[in-house]
Amino acid sequence: MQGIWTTERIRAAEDLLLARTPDGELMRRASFGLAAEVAGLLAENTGGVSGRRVVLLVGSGNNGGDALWAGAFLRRRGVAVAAVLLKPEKAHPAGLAALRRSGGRVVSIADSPQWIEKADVVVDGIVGISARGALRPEAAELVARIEAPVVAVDLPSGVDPDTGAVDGPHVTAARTVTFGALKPVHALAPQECGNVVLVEIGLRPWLDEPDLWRLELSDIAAVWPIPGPEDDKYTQGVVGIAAGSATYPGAAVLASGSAVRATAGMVRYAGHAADVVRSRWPEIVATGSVTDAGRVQAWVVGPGIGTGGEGREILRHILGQGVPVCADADATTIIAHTPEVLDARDPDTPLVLTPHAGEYERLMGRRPGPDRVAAAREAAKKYDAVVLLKGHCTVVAAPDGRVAVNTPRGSWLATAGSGDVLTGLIGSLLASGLDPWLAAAAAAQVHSLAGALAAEDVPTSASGLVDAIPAALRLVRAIA
Ligand SMILES: NC(=O)C1=CN([C@@H]2O[C@H](COP(=O)(O)OP(=O)(O)OC[C@H]3O[C@@H](n4cnc5c(N)ncnc54)[C@H](O)[C@@H]3O)[C@@H](O)[C@H]2O)[C@@H](O)CC1
Ligand SMILES: Nc1ncnc2c1ncn2[C@@H]1O[C@H](COP(=O)(O)OP(=O)(O)O)[C@@H](O)[C@H]1O
Ligand SMILES: [K+]
Repeated sequence: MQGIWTTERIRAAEDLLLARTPDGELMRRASFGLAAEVAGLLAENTGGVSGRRVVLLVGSGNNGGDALWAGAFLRRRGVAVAAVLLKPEKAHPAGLAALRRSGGRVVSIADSPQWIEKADVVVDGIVGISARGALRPEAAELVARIEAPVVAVDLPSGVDPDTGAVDGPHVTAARTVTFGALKPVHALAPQECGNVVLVEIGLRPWLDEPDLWRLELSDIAAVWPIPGPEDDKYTQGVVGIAAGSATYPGAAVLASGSAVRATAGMVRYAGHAADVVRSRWPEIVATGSVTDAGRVQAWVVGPGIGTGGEGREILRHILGQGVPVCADADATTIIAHTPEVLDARDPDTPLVLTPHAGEYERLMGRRPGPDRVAAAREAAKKYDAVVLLKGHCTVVAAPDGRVAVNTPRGSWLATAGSGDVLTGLIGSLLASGLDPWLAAAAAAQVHSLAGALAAEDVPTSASGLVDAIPAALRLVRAIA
């Protein structure tokens, strides 16, 4: 698992490391790595490094210092470097001196447009982890002129370092070069960061438990249930699906199909779409009602069950079964409107809720807002449940405070029925006995991987996602 630390924690660790390192050493390490990445991008885009033009946008803090030092390193490789100082009187003195010594030039803001327009790469050293809010007007005006690819120093300026939120002018980078450790912006604002490159500066030993996690494919491979010689169809965990209706059988077909594809073992279906489910997935044991569904090790409940009395009774019955439950879609709305259904739940049985922003609002009485990690954590605490907050980046919070972020592979999952597929994946993992937070986080990753594989750069569908689950799992297992 990759750890991600908030800027407060990063700064505290940096202080400890700074106190034990010669003056300027950390910035030298950071900017040397930065310069190498800029040179790499120049070579990729223009076929060379020497003689290429790089413009540095330099703010008033150490982020600008990194950019200036990187400019000095790039001069050694024959790059023409021009620095635009947003606050000349506050530019990092040692960095500025180094750039000047190396033959880099400083251009005024008034002269900067012609330089920016001719640049092969622009380096964004406007602001780093001390940033607050969108770009200020002067910086925003310069950024609006950029046509060349941007390498962001530490993070794209104007994007909130701790939430990834954007609420005004900001930089959109082709590559972000960060130092020492990943920060939340790198997982939560993939669109703005571009490719994220981590340069080691020796910070890791000074950081303890991360604030957020990102699962790697090897983590998923390590926990995804694969049958062993002693297994039979029951021992791997049977998942029950309570979804769909006679009028709307689609949700039932998708959630059930996803569960069939996710793990071996057995899937039971209970509901009004039994005939349709059976005809699409003959391996599923389907009945008309949850009361005669047979034993399962986890339930998925909600997609397409409706939010009326019948849906409520289905949910109440399932919550009382003493097995882990993934409550999705209509089940979320039922819980929001009649929270007393949760009285049926044995407090020790795991519950996973999977709201999108609208369902979150019903559950919590307000939109998730810009800090989606905090929003998911609060809901997890309130409902004593794992909360998977859907969106471009999916955030998975456990009641004990653990949070995983799934950085998407495009936006292919924004297709009708895609949530039903995710639910089926989560249910299968819950039935296998996996920790519910890990189950939800692993399912979210496999979901987006299946989306990317199904799409292959053209739009796909929820059925396409179901069909791509085996390929996604093959890839996960190949990497392990
Ligand atoms: N502390 C360390 O040990 C290291 C720090 N490094 C760099 O230092 C950076 C942090 O430096 P600082 O703490 O000096 O602060 P920053 O460089 O992040 O920003 C400080 C200045 O930016 C201005 N600012 C804030 N929000 C702005 C906005 N929205 N638009 C325009 N300007 C804005 C503020 O007036 C403030 O003076 C890191 O991001 C990283 O790039 C690296 O050199 C690695 C080592
Ligand atoms: N723009 C997007 N980028 C990446 N993933 C997205 C995007 N929009 C939606 N998703 C994902 O697609 C799924 C949609 O689920 P949901 O809203 O329940 O849809 P449905 O009810 O149609 O099944 C969620 O997993 C969500 O995170
Ligand atoms: K920056």
